[in-house]
Amino acid sequence: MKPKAIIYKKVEPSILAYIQEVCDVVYFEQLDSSNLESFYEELRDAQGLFGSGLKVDAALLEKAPRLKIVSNISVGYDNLDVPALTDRGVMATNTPDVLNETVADTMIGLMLATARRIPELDQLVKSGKWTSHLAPAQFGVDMHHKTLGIIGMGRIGAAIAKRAHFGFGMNILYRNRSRNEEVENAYGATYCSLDELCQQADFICLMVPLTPPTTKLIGDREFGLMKKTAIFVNGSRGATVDEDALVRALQNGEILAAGTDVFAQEPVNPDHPLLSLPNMVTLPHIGSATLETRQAMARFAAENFVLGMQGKLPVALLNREVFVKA
Ligand SMILES: NC(=O)C1=CN([C@@H]2O[C@H](COP(=O)(O)OP(=O)(O)OC[C@H]3O[C@@H](n4cnc5c(N)ncnc54)[C@H](OP(=O)(O)O)[C@@H]3O)[C@@H](O)[C@H]2O)C=CC1
Ligand SMILES: O=CC(=O)O
Repeated sequence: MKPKAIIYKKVEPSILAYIQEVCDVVYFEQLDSSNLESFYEELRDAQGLFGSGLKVDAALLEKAPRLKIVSNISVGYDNLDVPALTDRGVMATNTPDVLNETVADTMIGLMLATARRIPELDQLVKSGKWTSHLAPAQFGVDMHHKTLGIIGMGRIGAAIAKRAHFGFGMNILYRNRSRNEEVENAYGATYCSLDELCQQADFICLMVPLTPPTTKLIGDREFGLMKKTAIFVNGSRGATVDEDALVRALQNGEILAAGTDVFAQEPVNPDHPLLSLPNMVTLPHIGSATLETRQAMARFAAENFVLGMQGKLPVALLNREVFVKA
């Protein structure tokens, strides 16, 4: 008999078939209030969970006593309580690296869109209000040869630094908890404190994972340190920024403009005050959302999942130490 797996996200037929080769699959294209009870019912004897975004914590694990693996189709895993999974001997996996270049492209696009006011000027043309030459008050600012500060110089941060250095001739500052000498050698990046980065950068890009120390990492104090001409973009998770403080910083002219791909609550409430600010550019969490990259992520997550279901070590195992020792 095959082990039972739950897929709780819409996947391509090839991914479904690949998982079905080794598992009996219960397939929910999405979870909502109409099917949550039956999902919980199925969890009771499920050995694998495959999807993204579901909060998997001790309370959910209580409902899933036979679980062996949770495979996240994302690199960020703030939805997973890894210590709780580890305590129960459940493997947790994610999809690092395959999305680095695509997310970096998105963040460069978001910086350019914000600096050059592309969404606003697109609207000007489409609404028929482009009636004369633009006034200087409608001009954007240059990105090339400016200073970019990257907070979270990891896999994606480094791919952003590569583009900024080679493509735009930017000077790179970065903040991590530990130095990354590879990016210093490859892209001339300079390690500095968070405060120095906020004070010196023209463009600031946030790319940290969401953890307790990074929750509201950027707030009133940090916006207050930034240049009045600074452009701030967030590609990490919405909760890494104090969104109320961002509204204040944009309204009070503490920074010039901001762009974000992520919100503390997603999908964002249409009444959210950030959405009505002219100097704010928004995206609906599409950092990795190209056909090619989403396919690569789903394939990687499925490979992790199948290995785990077969009792083997998945490639991207977040709690690897425990299972290697065991
Ligand atoms: N918008 C989107 O669609 C996407 C968003 N993401 C988000 O991007 C995040 C980063 O992904 P990825 O680059 O693969 O992750 P990495 O783990 O490779 O990089 C994260 C970096 O953040 C640094 N960091 C962690 N904690 C802190 C802290 N407290 N202060 C400063 N720096 C810190 C780490 O360095 P050190 O350990 O030295 O501090 C590390 O260099 C994901 O966790 C996810 O949330 C990812 C993909 C798509
Ligand atoms: O937000 C996306 C991810 O892969 O993390």
